[in-house]
Amino acid sequence: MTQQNIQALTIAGHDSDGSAGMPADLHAFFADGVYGHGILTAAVAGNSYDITAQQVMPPAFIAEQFHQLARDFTIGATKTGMLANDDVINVVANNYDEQIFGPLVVDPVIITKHGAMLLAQSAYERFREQIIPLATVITPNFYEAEKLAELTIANRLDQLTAARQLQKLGAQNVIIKGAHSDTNQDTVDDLVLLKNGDHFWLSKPHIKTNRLNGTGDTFSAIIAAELAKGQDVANAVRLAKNAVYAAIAAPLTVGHQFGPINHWAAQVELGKEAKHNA
Ligand SMILES: Nc1ncnc2c1ncn2[C@@H]1O[C@H](COP(=O)(O)OP(=O)(O)O)[C@@H](O)[C@H]1O
Ligand SMILES: Cc1ncc(COP(=O)(O)OP(=O)(O)O)c(N)n1
Repeated sequence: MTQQNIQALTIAGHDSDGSAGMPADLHAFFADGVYGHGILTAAVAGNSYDITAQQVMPPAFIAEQFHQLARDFTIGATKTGMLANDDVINVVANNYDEQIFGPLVVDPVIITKHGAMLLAQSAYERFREQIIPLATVITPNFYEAEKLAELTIANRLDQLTAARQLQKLGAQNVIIKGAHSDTNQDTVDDLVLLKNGDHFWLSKPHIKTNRLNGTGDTFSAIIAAELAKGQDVANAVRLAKNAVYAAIAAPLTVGHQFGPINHWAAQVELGKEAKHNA
């Protein structure tokens, strides 16, 4: 029997420590039963303590990766991660085509948990103009939402106002993740604003741990994987939230400081959900 091979694509940077960026996206695609392709935008040198160096890929090389994938594969959905600077944003915006690469989940990677800046501040405007309008779903954390919406977020109402602002900039569905709002919080409340204007909150207990590297990447990659399978946005986000929670709750002892999350635990959770929904 031939298996139906659903495919998704990540356009992202490689992180040498394996916890975040493209490695996390590909782990997440695998955990969700989707075959993963990757267009490399950049690479960072780092470990669980720090990121010490970055290299951005030449735009022509990024364009060539798009051309080669487009010639061969049937891709159901795509996500973006580290886009680094104006040149990368430009080449991604010029080469992404929804007809070929499916709906786009934009994870606006700006700063890592170690404090490394992965998007130049000078590129925020181009990101707003060229990337946000392509987004079927955008998944900023608090910090990223504040920067892109140019607002301060102090409470749930501000979170909703920022989400509406991102919709005005052209993103269809907006999720503003709540993990950074208050480190003493009991729950992590993510806001989901759908394209029809409805909104709801997804809430889970706040887990106190440093082993959170790759949460945002994994969350957005699972949303993309689920869209590739034909799932609607609201269900894709619910599944991603549950899977990331399971991956944080079962920590791995890899690295000494900002460790990775556990994609095997995410895989088990996604398997349970798939069985339940079958
Ligand atoms: N400490 C935590 N406890 C529970 N859930 C968390 C925690 N940190 C992040 N999450 C969840 O992980 C997902 C990714 O969010 P987040 O870590 O904010 O992304 P980013 O890596 O972009 O900052 C969200 O659903 C968020 O609610
Ligand atoms: C290449 C690369 N891309 C993204 C990240 C993100 O880092 P971090 O914020 O720590 O992780 P997420 O939880 O947002 O996935 C990275 N470190 N490297």
